[in-house]
Amino acid sequence: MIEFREVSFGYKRGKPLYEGLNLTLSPGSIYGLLGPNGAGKSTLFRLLAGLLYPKSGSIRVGEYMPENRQPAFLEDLFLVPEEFYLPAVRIKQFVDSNAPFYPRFDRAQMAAYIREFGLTDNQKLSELSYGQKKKVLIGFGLATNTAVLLMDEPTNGLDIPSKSQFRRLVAGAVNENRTVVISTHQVRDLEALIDPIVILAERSRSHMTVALKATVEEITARLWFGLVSELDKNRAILYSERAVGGYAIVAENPMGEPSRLDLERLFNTVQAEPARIQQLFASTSTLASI
Ligand SMILES: Nc1ncnc2c1ncn2[C@@H]1O[C@H](COP(=O)(O)OP(=O)(O)OP(=O)(O)O)[C@@H](O)[C@H]1O
Repeated sequence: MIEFREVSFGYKRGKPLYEGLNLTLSPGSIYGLLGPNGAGKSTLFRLLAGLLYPKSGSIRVGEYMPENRQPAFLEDLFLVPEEFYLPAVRIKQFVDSNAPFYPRFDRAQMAAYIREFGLTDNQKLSELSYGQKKKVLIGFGLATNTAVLLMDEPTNGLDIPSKSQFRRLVAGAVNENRTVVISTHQVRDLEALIDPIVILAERSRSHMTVALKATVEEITARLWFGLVSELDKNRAILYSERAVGGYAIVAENPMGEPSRLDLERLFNTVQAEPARIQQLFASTSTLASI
């Protein structure tokens, strides 16, 4: 279980990024972390990995506090960062030198990922493209079998076939003991993979908050996504945009009408109406206390 309790953090004095942030994440799921540029997704990952410390409040990952950076904690969490540096060594050497830090690292699993991504052990990391390097890191992260796997914008730089490969590999590497959190702007790439969805939005001009944390089922129970020819004033429409033949809307769903979640429109709705979204989801059991 991952728990942020009343966490405050800011890089600069007097300019908080988070204030009193609460968020609980349970094992067995692939969470999607969405938020506008600068919302603090990478910062949240760095706090979770113990690379930054909260100014106040507490963060717990299982029985550990990341800021203590205990070896038993560090060997059970892996972060695939958005920007990274890899040494000029062959893939095999990279695996040989880093795998020992992760007791559950599975070499056969890593070898299968390398093969699947069309790479070979003998290739030098410095001679790979950005997307190929990213594949090595993603494969390594999956093969660590850590209890917590954080991936910051993992599909950036991946070509189209690799994105579906990525979805398949991640889906195959999650189990009831593992918590995977993926931050992304590429919602179309990951629509079929991430559930629950966590969305950060600006609460007031001063800081960011978790405006939504809900499963896809909870979202479609409360919101209706669809196309209408006209904007009906009797319907509680939270978001609309022009589309071929009318409007694509996101509306409140008091009758629980079925519809298909559109993550991009959900994201826009949450940014436009964070307070209403918080109210609408206030009764879900998985609500992030805000
Ligand atoms: N090392 C740093 N020093 C000072 N401010 C920083 C630092 N890193 C990030 N910030 C600021 O903190 C805020 C959150 O940054 P962060 O990178 O966590 O956002 P993000 O949600 O990951 O953004 P993006 O979607 O653009 O990747 C931004 O306003 C950013 O300018």
